[in-house]
Amino acid sequence: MESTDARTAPAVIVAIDGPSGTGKSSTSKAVAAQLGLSYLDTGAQYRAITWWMVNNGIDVADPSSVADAAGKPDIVSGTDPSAPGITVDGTDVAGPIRTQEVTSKVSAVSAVPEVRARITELQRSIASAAGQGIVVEGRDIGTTVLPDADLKIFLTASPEARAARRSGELKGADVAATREALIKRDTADSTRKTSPLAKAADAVEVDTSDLTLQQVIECVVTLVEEKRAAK
Ligand SMILES: Nc1ncnc2c1ncn2[C@@H]1O[C@H](COP(=O)(O)OP(=O)(O)O)[C@@H](O)[C@H]1O
Ligand SMILES: Nc1ccn([C@@H]2O[C@H](COP(=O)(O)OP(=O)(O)O)[C@@H](O)[C@H]2O)c(=O)n1
Repeated sequence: MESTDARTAPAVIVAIDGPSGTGKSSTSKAVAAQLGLSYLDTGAQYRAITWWMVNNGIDVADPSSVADAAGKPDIVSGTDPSAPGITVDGTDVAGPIRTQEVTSKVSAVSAVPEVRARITELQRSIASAAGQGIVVEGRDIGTTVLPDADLKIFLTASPEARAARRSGELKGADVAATREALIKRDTADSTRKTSPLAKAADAVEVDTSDLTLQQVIECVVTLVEEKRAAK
């Protein structure tokens, strides 16, 4: 299908949610780039606030300490899908937010309601400022952050497929250990009280276990084109 001209197409808001390793980031970036939309990685924002907590000696196991500090860091997210970038108090943290330490602590920080309120507000203001529209990826975008999104996608994949993808990225990390860590984080994210990882009732579920990344991208691009055509 011919892509609609990004300059004349109506703005479209796309929410892509799902657990770790289902392909949210790769798919969202590619779809946004292909359709001339902005892109927001909300997981990077939760990682950035976690990085700040760790760097500032906040005990992330103590929700009240995390809540008290939640308003302090200034997080700025880039929205260009080819070079998103993220800074905290002016420092580029794109690399440091991907460490094992941040990954193991992010679920505890992101479960704190004050953290979610702060980051959700930031996400809504970024989405409303995106002129051509935006692809926003995360865990609660379709359910809580942007419940009126034009299109909601919920990506899934088997734990085996997700662990194999992630351990490939981590240069051959043990697949079994990666699988256990993923399942632990999914469980924490799905069972927290505030805005858990969940599929919105009106989301389209796509199981990516046996699809190539290119197939997933094509599927989502087609769904966005259909929504745009109907606007
Ligand atoms: N359908 C797919 N098939 C194979 N590998 C994939 C697929 N989708 C994503 N990947 C790879 O899996 C890894 C995790 O994808 P990513 O987009 O970061 O997932 P998420 O954002 O959901 O955690 C990346 O290395 C990516 O290239
Ligand atoms: N909308 C979101 C996005 C991420 N998160 C939290 O941020 C963590 C990191 O998200 P991520 O998208 O970078 O995770 P990966 O895809 O790298 O596994 C998740 O495990 C959640 O704890 C969240 O709570 N809500």
